Amino acid sequence: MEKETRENDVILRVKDLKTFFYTNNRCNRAINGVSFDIRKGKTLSIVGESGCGKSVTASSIMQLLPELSRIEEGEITYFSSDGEVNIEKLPKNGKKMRSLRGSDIAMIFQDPMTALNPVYTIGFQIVENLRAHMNMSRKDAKKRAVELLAQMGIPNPEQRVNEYPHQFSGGMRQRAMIAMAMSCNPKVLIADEPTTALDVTIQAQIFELMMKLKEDFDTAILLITHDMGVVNEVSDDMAVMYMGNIVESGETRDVIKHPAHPYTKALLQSIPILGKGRNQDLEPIRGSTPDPYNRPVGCQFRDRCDYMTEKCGEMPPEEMVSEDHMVRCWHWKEVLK
Ligand SMILES: Nc1ncnc2c1ncn2[C@@H]1O[C@H](COP(=O)(O)OP(=O)(O)OP(=O)(O)O)[C@@H](O)[C@H]1O
Repeated sequence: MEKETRENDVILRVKDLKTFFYTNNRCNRAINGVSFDIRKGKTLSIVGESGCGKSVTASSIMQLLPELSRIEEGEITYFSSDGEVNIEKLPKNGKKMRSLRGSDIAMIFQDPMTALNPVYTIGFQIVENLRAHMNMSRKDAKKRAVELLAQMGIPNPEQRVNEYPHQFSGGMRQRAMIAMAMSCNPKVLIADEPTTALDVTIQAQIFELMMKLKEDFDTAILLITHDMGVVNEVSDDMAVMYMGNIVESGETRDVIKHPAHPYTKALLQSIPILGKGRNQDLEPIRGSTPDPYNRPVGCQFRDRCDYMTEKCGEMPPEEMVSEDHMVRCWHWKEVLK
C-alpha cells in the first residue's frame, strides 16, 4: 500500500539516463545510467563532488545541455496533470519544451545573473515571464510581480519591482531570481547550488525561503549541492552521485543514519553534521576523482576506497538495503556494520 502511494507521488522520473560529451574524438560518459524519482512537494538532493554529473543531470531534465553533449539513452518522464510527458523525446527548442521550461519545471542557479537580464528591471522580467506562460494582462502581471517579491521576503516590493538587478544585494538578487522561477507556480524547481556564492546567514535565509515555498506552492525541489550538511537539513530524499552514477539513494534520514556506500560514509566524515555534537572527527576524502576520459573499470570509487577488493573491478549492481534505500557497492554489508 505504502509503495503504491509512493508511486503515485512521483512528479518527475529519471530512468537509466545516459548523457555523454564528445570532445576531440573522445567520449566522456558524464551521466552513465542514472535513475531517481522526484516526489510531489518533496525535496530530493543530489550530492557529490565537483564533476560527478550533478549539473549535467539538471541540464538534461531541462534540455539545456551544453554543445557537444547529448542524451544517449534513458527516459525523463514528467507526470503532468494532463498525463505523462517524455521530456527526452521533445525537440529541445520546440513549443512544448519551451512551455514546460519555466511554467512546469523552473530552475535557479548559483549566479542569479544567469537568469536575470541586467538591462531590464526585475519587474519587467517577471511580467514578461508571466505574460509568456500565463496569458495575463500587463496590469495583473505587474500586480502579481509585486506580490511575488513580497512573498520572497523582499522589503518595499512596490518600489523594488522597478529596480534593476544591479541595485539588489546578492541575497536579494537570489530572492528576485526565485520570484521569477516561482512566478508560474512550477511543479518542480531545480536549484543548482543556489547558495554557494552567499555568506552563511544569507544561505540559511534562502533555504528557509525555499522550504517555505515548497509548503506554500507544493513544489517539488531538486536540490543540487556538494554540501552534505545542507542535504541533511533540507531534503526528504537524497541521491549520492559519483562519476556519473548514483551510488546510494533513499530517504535522507535513513541514508545519513545508515550510510551503506563507502563514498557516502566518506562524505559524511568530511563535514560536520548538525546535531552530532562538537567532537566529530572530520577526515577529508583521500585521493581525487579519476580522469573522466580515462575511467577505472568497474566501481568508479574503488581506487579511493578502504573496502576495495578484486571484485570491485566489476561494476556493482543496484541492491536494496531496505525498501527505499538503494546502494551500489559489493561490500555494503561490511560498510553498514
Ligand atoms: N561544457 C562542458 N564541456 C565538456 N565537458 C563538460 C561540460 N560540462 C560538464 N562537463 C563534464 O561532464 C561531467 C559532469 O560535470 P558536471 O558539471 O555535471 O559536474 P557537477 O557535479 O555539477 O560539478 P560542479 O559541482 O563542479 O558543478 C564532468 O566530467 C565534466 O567535465
